[in-house]
Amino acid sequence: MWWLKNIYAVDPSGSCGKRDILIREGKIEANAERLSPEEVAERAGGEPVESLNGEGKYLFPGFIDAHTHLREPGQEAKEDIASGAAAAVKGGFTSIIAMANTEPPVDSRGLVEFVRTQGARAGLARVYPLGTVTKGMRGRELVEMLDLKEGGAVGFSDDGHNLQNSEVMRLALEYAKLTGLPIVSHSEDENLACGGAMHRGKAAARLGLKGIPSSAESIMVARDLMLAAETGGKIHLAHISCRESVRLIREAKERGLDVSAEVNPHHLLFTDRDVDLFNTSLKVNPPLRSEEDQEALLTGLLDGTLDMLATDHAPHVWEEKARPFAEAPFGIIGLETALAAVWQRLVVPGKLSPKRLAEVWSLAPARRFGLPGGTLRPGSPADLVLFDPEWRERITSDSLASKAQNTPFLGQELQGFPTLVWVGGEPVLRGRQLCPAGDGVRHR
Ligand SMILES: NC(=O)N[C@@H](CC(=O)O)C(=O)O
Ligand SMILES: [Zn+2]
Repeated sequence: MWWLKNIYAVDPSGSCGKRDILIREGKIEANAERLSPEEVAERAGGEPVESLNGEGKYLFPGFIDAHTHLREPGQEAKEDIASGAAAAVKGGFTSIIAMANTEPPVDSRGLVEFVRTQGARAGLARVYPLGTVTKGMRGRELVEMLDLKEGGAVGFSDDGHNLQNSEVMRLALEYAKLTGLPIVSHSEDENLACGGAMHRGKAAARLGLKGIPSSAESIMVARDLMLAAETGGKIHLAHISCRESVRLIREAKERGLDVSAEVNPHHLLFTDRDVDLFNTSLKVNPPLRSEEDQEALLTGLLDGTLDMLATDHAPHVWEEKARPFAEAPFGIIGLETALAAVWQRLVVPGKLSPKRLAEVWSLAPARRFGLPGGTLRPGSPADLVLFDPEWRERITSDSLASKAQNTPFLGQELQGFPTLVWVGGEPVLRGRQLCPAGDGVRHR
């Protein structure tokens, strides 16, 4: 049993403040303002008690990342499920949702089960697969949604590609209702975006790069919202990057649509003005947009238009990212740096409260995808993060557990990291060292 004493607990499903917390048999046993040694001994029932002074630290429910690309099966040189899950717990994520754009794409029950099994075998973060929407991600024929759900899929997405055929999207929303799971949309008009390497604006003109207009996203957001309204289907909009999309989602929510949306930390922390030709780790899709877009995204995240933060962790091998900017693949890794960077640049300056942080990165994804977590209530699973706001770390190719290095923070020092992470009551990160379960059966 663990006894966390006098720790600042941030409970997005309740209140925040100094607490004593007990962890026992995989669950939160108690959460109280103060516990006496007698009470603790009684609760332990003879079990040894590991006590920890939480002074100066925060306790969060484990962070849940709704958008990670783990690349297994098929592209294990970029990342595999074990390396991605290791990166996750180093960054404070106790659960991650794995995107389905692997090779082959996760379009069958067997592949959904494979991803889950590999996740369980790694014994680190809980790994929840998405299935694709269409067979082979070819955009034509729908997958067997109920079958994939039985295999453990928590939603459906052809992310990486937009569903260009509106009738296929309409049918997907209609059929997904039978499963109760959301369709995760990568909303992008591929004709408008075609050949672009960054946001269409002054910065792109200056660098001589072809731009991707904001309308490439917002046109498809508008379409997806119309189809969600028509079908009553459940939709989650991935990586929202521009002002117009935020406005459309706000309106849709006012009309009561079953819509949720995410924003990625890089869209809150960088703009197209940060892009330079020699830093392909800032090449991402959708692209980093203007300052006005960035402002609208933060406003949207604070007023609830945007429900959650998600990394869109997109690992690539160095050789691909070493190509000229126009030819390098899109994607930024985020699992190991996102929390520290958001903490430093948004929480410390007071733009985002610790409670809102836990709402948008733990509670909201748990609720939307029907996952355990997002709370510090007694009885809930002990997926927890002890966060040290003073811990500093330089991000280097050696420090990263991810196989990839395509992060704009490479070489930089960040402050604010998890120093102890539990999944199901078992520590998976201690100090800053990983401690996987080994037996691989823990989070089945
Ligand atoms: N976001 C990206 O820039 N890349 C993602 C695809 C995606 O999420 O659209 C990838 O799979 O590499
Ligand atoms: Zn995408």
